[in-house]
Amino acid sequence: MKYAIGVDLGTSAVKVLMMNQKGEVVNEVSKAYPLIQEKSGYSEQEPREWVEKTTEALKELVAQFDGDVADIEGISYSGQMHGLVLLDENNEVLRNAILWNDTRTTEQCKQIYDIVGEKKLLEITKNPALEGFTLPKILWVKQYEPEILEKASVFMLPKDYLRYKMTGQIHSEYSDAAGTLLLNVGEQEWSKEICDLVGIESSLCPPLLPSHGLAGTLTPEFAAETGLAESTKVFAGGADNACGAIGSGILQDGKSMCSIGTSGVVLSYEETKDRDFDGKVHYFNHGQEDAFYTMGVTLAAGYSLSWFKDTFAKEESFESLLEGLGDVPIGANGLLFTPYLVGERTPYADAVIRASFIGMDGSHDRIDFARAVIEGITFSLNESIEIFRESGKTIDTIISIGGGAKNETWLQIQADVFNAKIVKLSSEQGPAVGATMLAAYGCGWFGSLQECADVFTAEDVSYEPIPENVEKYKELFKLYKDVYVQTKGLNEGLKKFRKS
Ligand SMILES: Nc1ncnc2c1ncn2[C@@H]1O[C@H](COP(=O)(O)OP(=O)(O)O)[C@@H](O)[C@H]1O
Ligand SMILES: O=C(CO)[C@@H](O)[C@H](O)COP(=O)(O)O
Repeated sequence: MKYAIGVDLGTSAVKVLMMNQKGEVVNEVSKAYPLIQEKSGYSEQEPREWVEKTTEALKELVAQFDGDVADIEGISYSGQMHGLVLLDENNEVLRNAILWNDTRTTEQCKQIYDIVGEKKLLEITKNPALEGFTLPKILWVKQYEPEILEKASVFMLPKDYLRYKMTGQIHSEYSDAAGTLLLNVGEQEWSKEICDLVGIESSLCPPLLPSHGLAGTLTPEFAAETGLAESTKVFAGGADNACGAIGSGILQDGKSMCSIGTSGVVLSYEETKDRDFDGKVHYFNHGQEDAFYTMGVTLAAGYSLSWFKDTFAKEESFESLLEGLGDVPIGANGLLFTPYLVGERTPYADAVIRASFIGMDGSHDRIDFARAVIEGITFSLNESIEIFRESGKTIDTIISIGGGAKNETWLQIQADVFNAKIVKLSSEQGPAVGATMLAAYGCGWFGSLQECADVFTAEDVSYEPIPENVEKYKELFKLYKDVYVQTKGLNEGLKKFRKS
């Protein structure tokens, strides 16, 4: 029996997953790391920490494996998207990575529109200039830390840097490159035109592979440290949402997924590169060859719940925090939450907006707040679903993955708010499963990712929308949408009082 490993380099933790050729999970290990948030709007991590925690996790995975390590044939990756890692000419890290949920770059987004033009940017990259994407981060470093950009010889995305440390080879791949605003998404090549216009060297962009492309094998040092064989094949991998889609079997038109990790994503498969959403949702290359996906993003989805837990119930587990969630009536006894803890992306690209609890009452308990947080996150994701439906897409079944799919009541809330059937798979680790599938496909175990999905993914349970609940949520959703409108001006006024 042969084995493959998927490494999911998430925002809250790295998860390593081993599966066998029959698609059975053999073991999984997870190691957490923190966010560095020095100022309001800033979000960074140390790339060294990703490598250390992945090494520890793989070492543990191998130590617990009772087969022959030479049978672990392939490894691949799923990575948090957009994060900027800059390397000097000796391939040493020049500064902390600036992450996808860092919104310091509003000024640089405006510069991109002024220089490139909104229309051309959309034509080439299929996406608008958003604070979270990589190019605005490069321009921020150019403007505020010019001595660092001068020393940079290449930029990398988070999982690409990890792969480099494991193989000694520098690459990126299409699905993650799509989130940089430097890729010509339709042509699948770096856009020299955009590099020239914004004044960055195109040599900063790493060579590109397809997601299942072979990037190399493990370095002798990495193999020795983890106990893996040097001959283990390492495949490029994909953006976490592309991998989440692969791991959920979103490999054909008409399939949709909701992922609640640190961020929240509603994603839909696209067969072609030319559907027009006018930049309202992201349009990226899939990890499946020559395919695409569109998605809307809530910046602080699972993060809103983990912020709430860390602030008000630090010592407790999510299970204990959410005990009794299903006993609180729809609408959390009159409490509404908007999850704008770090600003928002879809449908409002707004770095200034912040979260609110509306309707606090002396009778509210902690569990009412927890229910309001969960409902607010779900309403926010529903705004992306609304965009898809308004564009003519039918969304009646959604695969739900990520940490948020661990709670049954939340899954029913998703069904009722989205007014769609929610399917939970046997593993909620969609991105890690997708990464493992890329290794399995890369190793030649299957003729296509779809054939692999038929073996590696299985439905566990499904949740149908309850008509009476759907009606109540429709009424609440209208109120929820009004909170953004009503609090936008207040947050602009409060901005100068934030941590800076
Ligand atoms: N038992 C649980 N019930 C509900 N939500 C949970 C539970 N465990 C974790 N979560 C949510 O899942 C999030 C982490 O999901 P995960 O997919 O691991 O994130 P990431 O890939 O961003 O690291 C947490 O922020 C938390 O909100
Ligand atoms: O910015 C995006 C997508 O555009 C995020 O979805 C990141 O890719 C981080 O994902 P998680 O850590 O929440 O899975």
